[in-house]
Amino acid sequence: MKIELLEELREQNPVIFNISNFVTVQDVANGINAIGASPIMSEEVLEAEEMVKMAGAVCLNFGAFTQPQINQIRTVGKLANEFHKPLILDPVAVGAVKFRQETIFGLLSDFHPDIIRGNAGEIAALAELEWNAKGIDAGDGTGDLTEIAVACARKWHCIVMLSGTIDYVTDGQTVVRIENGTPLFQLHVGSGDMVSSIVAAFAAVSADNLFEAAQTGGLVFAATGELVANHLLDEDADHLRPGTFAVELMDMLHNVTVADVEAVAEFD
Ligand SMILES: Nc1ncnc2c1ncn2[C@@H]1O[C@H](COP(=O)(O)OP(=O)(O)O)[C@@H](O)[C@H]1O
Ligand SMILES: Cc1ncsc1CCOP(=O)(O)O
Ligand SMILES: [Mg+2]
Repeated sequence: MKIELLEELREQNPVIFNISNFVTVQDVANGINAIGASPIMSEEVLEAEEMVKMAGAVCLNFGAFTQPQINQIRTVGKLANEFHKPLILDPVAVGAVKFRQETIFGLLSDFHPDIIRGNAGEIAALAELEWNAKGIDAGDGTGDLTEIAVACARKWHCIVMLSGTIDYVTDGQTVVRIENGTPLFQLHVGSGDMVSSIVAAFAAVSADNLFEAAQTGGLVFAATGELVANHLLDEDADHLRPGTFAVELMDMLHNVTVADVEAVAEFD
């Protein structure tokens, strides 16, 4: 794990091109900005090539796409591969909605993601393993999460981050478990979308080691949330405050240091 990538990210301030969703676009843009990268969003296929060329990494989020957008997403994915830009995929609700499943499986034959980040329901669906996904949430199942993450990585020949209480990051051979985080993340819609785009920001400054980028991005985000939650629960242990959490998470993404992350980091 190379937590110092956080400093490289802030020095380089890479452009991160996102196909986002209308629900969480502001969180994603501000999360990327706060951590020290530079977000740009677009829904226009005619500017896809310029966008991909200027970007250090590309994040495709499937939160709320429409039929006409699929062509743009396909074009962006192919361009990212062509120009060797790290491509991160967030397959929102792919385990819960058939249309998404058909669309995403189709697109995966047109381009190759370098990193897939999703919750258990999403990663199990892409691995074609049994799980009861629930809307945008992980849902429930009895499968082994390590095995599900590894199966997905092997099936799509990429790095997978299966997030949740524990984040499992794997290249299909080695599995790193990140134990940081807070249940408050689940009370803020957009936490998953933010971590996917922040992983993309780390990928932009670690293109030669995307496994490390995914681990570090996941750890920095989870540890930052944990630091915020610790501070909020110190103030009032009896009340969870998801609104305050979201605001303070943005502040802390901007201010968190390598030493802060190191002080709480728990992974193996
Ligand atoms: N119960 C939890 N405890 C600690 N961290 C969590 C918990 N649930 C989610 N997270 C963290 O929240 C972030 C978003 O993950 P997740 O909730 O799985 O994504 P999504 O919003 O796409 O379902 C990740 O950084 C993950 O580590
Ligand atoms: C509520 C909702 N509906 C479509 S996309 C979306 C946001 C999903 O965000 P996340 O996966 O980060 O919780
Ligand atoms: Mg999600």
